[in-house]
Amino acid sequence: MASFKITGGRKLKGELIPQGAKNEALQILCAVLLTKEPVIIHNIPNIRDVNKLMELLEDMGVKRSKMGDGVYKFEADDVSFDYFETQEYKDKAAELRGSVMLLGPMLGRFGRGKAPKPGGDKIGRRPLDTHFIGFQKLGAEFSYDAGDSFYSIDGSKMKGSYIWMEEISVTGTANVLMAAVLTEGTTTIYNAACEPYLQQLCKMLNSMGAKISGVGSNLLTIEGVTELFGCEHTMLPDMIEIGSFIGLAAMTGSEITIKNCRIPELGIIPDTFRKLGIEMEFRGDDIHIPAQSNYKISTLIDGSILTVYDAPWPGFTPDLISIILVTAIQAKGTVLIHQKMFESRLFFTDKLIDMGAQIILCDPHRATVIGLNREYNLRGIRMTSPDIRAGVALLIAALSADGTSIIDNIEQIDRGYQNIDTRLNAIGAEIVRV
Ligand SMILES: CC(=O)N[C@H]1[C@@H](OP(=O)(O)OP(=O)(O)OC[C@H]2O[C@@H](n3ccc(=O)[nH]c3=O)[C@H](O)[C@@H]2O)O[C@H](CO)[C@@H](O)[C@@H]1O
Ligand SMILES: C=C(OP(=O)(O)O)C(=O)O
Repeated sequence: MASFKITGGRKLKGELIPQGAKNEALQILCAVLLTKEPVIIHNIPNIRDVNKLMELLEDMGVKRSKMGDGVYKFEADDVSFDYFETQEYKDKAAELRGSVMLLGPMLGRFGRGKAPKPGGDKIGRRPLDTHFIGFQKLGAEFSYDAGDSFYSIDGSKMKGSYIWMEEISVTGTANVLMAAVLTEGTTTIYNAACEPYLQQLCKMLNSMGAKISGVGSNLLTIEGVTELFGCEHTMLPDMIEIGSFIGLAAMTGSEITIKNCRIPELGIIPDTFRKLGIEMEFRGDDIHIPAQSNYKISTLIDGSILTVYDAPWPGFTPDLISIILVTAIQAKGTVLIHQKMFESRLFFTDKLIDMGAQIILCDPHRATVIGLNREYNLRGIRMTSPDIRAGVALLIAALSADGTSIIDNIEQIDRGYQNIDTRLNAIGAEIVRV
């Protein structure tokens, strides 16, 4: 288990370039299985989860060649189905959440699919029912081996159908969509998730020859086609990383410019940080955050306390709730943070309280942050990163704190943030990987 040793209190200054989006990459990489032709993907982040998924693809016979920095060509012309029965596949695929999205393409192209219960953050129950009910509505038959935590699906009799998704699930929508594009007939997915990750996936699939309409809405209509072709796709910058950098700049009182943000794709993320009083300027496609000595949380029009809560897109993404929470610690004022989707994602606040933050954890979903307005600083402590976003929230807290902090289990952070220590050190942070 690796750790970060952080010397807090340094002001950062400079430019940060966001990596390609982790959660988009996981969908897009699964989609390469849908064609035997070459697919070229640009802006692939060099992070643990994505590297593991690329390894898995290679293990199952997908040819991968590096064409440049973050650019790879994939060719799934000879996929080995035997591999899906191996213990190695079960173990490797169980390490990341994104592996579950291999099922949709397998069903669409080969009429059958197998996958273990996926990994990912332990942030509460993470049901997969939406995925399997969606496949069943297409006519697939599914069985679950509880002893082995292994799903097997027979999709040989799939036909386009009307699917009302039980939940607005990001990976669930991607999975059913990828099965439907190569399924005969018309499939309608209502109550679909429409995060930018999914919009990007739809654009990629359409460029491969799929017929998807309603992209960006919660109603997708898919006319099944018999074959998909090669394409070239570029990943969006990671909106969660961009949000994390905005929070980092505010908490550490630093002047940071985040380059090439694709601002129109960020939805309400910038405005949500502005509600905490954080100033930012859009300079072309860059976001400039000036060094701010103070920032004041706004209230609602009637003067009542601001609430920041997560919701499926175009609402505020749950993956930035931990970052908003930590950023509020040094603001002036009070905010109620409501993490509606996941029930175990706010427990890391006990570490922030140990550092000196004024936070009341009301229940597993809600925390009230009473901003310190920089009247005193957090103090460095030793802590463990429980999940990817809490890990980065703790890193931001540690960078703003007096003294030294140690964050253990940084593998969680490495799942989704590319060389975060090196990139932040380049603009003045002091983080040592130990
Ligand atoms: C690899 C990947 O892409 N992971 C993302 C994906 O996970 P993932 O696709 O696994 O998450 P889902 O969108 O399925 O659901 C997230 C959670 O919210 C709950 N839920 C969802 C919709 C709803 O209307 N009501 C509700 O309660 C679900 O039960 C689940 O616990 O989307 C999540 C929600 O944006 C993000 O946090 C994850 O980073
Ligand atoms: C929860 C997350 O990831 P995963 O779904 O891969 O666990 C995340 O990216 O914040």
